[in-house]
Amino acid sequence: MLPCSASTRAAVTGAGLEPSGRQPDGVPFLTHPPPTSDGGSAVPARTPLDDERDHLAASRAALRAMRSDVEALDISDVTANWVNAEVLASEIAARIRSLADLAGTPLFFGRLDYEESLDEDGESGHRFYIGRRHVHDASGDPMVIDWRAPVSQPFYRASKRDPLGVALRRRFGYEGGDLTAYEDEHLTDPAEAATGSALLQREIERPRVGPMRDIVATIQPEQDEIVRAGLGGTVCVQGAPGTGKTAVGLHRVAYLLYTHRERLARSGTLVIGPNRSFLRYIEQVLPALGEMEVKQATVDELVARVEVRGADGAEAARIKGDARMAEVLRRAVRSGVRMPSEPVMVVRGSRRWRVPAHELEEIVRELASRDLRYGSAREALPQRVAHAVLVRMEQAGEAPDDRVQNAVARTPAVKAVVKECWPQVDPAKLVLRLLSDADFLAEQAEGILTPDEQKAILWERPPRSVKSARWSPADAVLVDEAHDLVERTGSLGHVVLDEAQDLSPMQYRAVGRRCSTGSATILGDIAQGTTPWATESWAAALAHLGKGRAGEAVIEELTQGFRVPRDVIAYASRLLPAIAPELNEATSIRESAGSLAIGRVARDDLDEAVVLACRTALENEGSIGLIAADARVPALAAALAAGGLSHLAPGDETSREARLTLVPASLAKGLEYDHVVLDEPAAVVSGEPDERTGLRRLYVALTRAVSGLAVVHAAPLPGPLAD
Ligand SMILES: Nc1ncnc2c1ncn2[C@@H]1O[C@H](COP(=O)(O)OP(=O)(O)OP(=O)(O)O)[C@@H](O)[C@H]1O
Repeated sequence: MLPCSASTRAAVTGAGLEPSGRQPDGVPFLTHPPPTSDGGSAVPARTPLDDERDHLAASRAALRAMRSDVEALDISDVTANWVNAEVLASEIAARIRSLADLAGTPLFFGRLDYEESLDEDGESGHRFYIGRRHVHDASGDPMVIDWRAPVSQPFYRASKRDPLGVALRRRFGYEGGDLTAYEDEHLTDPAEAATGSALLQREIERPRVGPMRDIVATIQPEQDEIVRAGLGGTVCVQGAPGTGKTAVGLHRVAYLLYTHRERLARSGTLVIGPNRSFLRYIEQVLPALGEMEVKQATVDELVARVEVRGADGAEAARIKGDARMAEVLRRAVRSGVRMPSEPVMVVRGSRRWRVPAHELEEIVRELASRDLRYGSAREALPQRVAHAVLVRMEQAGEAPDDRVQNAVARTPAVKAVVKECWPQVDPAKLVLRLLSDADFLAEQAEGILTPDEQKAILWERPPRSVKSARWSPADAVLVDEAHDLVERTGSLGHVVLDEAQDLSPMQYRAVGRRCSTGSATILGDIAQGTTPWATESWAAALAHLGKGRAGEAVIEELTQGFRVPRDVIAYASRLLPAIAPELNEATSIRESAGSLAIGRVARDDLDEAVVLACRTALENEGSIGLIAADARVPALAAALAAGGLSHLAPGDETSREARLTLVPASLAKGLEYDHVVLDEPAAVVSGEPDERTGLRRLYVALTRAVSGLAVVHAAPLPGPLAD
């Protein structure tokens, strides 16, 4: 049972109520069937749940009224021109959309009764209903409070030890849009025994189908602290598989948008995930929380300034992703800066103005010494030279103004100085040269990369042009860095980076410059790092992100596992000493220990046995994930087809009809399935460039299961699992 500091008890008695749930520890939660339309002859006595349903109906009516009010707005008189009218109309349309009542979810999922103003019956005190959005009645009084409002916070944080003024916390169970149960905790009642929440337990245990859902009704205190952390600082979350990192990151964005709506509307927010199928899996969470405007991208998409058609070997990718490359690029970008060899002579009318070479040199040196982007310095140079000319004009008794300075800056003579001393840099061409021209690379990487490292990143056959080059993902990050050295990358207000452990230092820098004036939420698990350059420490990752200064970021840990059942996580955790010895085994707060089956078959029977395991898994409710080494996927796809089982690809939405997904191990990260069939663990390990990475990939695959895991293998199990 989920540890819960407050006690839980079913507080309702009366006709018509059915104790329909009995959790394994015996805690009942009370349910009431939804009202039927045909009525029936025996009218049951009213129950507290009936009152709650009335409040739900009244809240729905109030929301409809709020929507009608907006729909009825006539803007024809208030807008001065058509542009304003269009902007206002689109804002109104968005507002109307946001006021839609989602039939499948109730408007509220909880209630708080504050202590001070409770009346004698404890029934009608200072009471707030907590829901996904704010709803008010005709006189403006709140009927439902947005879960992100400060007044809602005690719903997530109050405990018996610290009730935060809350006398009663009520959680509602619901089916579709109907309230079907409730569960009370009397936080200030010393007689009430401490126990767990059966509704929360039911939510965690429910079979998974379809995309990821929000957890707004059941956010836990340790998660809530992260969700509501201020916008000013960066939060980095280490958490074992299934501890809710992704869920927390997404709810944090929703919270920040609510709390700093205008600021973030201007600066923007972004969620970064490991691949498109993961992003498809999570894409409905924020819209369900009423947030439609958050962008999502992979790191590769962020830096897509060149077309990626190639791939690096592990060693080349590791070097290209190393933070030392930033210095190599910095030098390379500035390598074309030259000191002027001649004075500049500007002709205006009948007069000639001369600035000597040594003075030009002083200007160039001064610009080079400043912390300016290369492009900004290049723009400043002609103005500085023109200024030197203007000083001379003034000394000669003229009174030139700004227009004269601009005109001088545009003269061919000054332009020639700029061309000679501060040539234009095309970032992609520069990186192309760096990776093609051994002498140029040697010059820029002198004292930074060893000769062997330089050799490892040079292209064997240099491409002719930026277009024809077979850029790798790591090359694209280099081009992005070079681009930023020339021209500052715009910063967003907040960035959420999920599965952050896999990024190279150069990728962290690419993400960091996109939130250089904003903040970030960094989510990950060191044990799930499956790139050869995966980070070993969050402090190092934060430093690469540019958030490593004292007080700029906090590192938090999530410890309660909501996904993986006890027996399965214990099995997967056997790998921890080999893959992340400093991390503790994850805990599981799921009631069921989960089913774990491990079967060995002859090599020739493997595919058939896997298909059979999928068939068996399909006898259960919920989604099924068949996870296999990438190289095994085509054979298994054929075996499934031969066995008459259709399957989906990761990111395709599962439904009650299509529940089996064939998942290459490389795409399993972040996803979850009720039942996982894992094909040949040894192949998952050997599919990676080194053993530790392979075992980490296996750890990811083993921790995708919500209810059960079946491992089918022909080869011996990898080391720690064989014991
Ligand atoms: N407070 C909660 N209440 C109910 N369900 C929760 C809660 N927190 C997390 N979950 C559920 O647990 C599952 C795992 O969550 P999530 O995917 O966010 O974990 P994660 O830490 O990102 O996992 P991984 O490391 O594998 O990427 C999801 O189904 C999520 O909805």
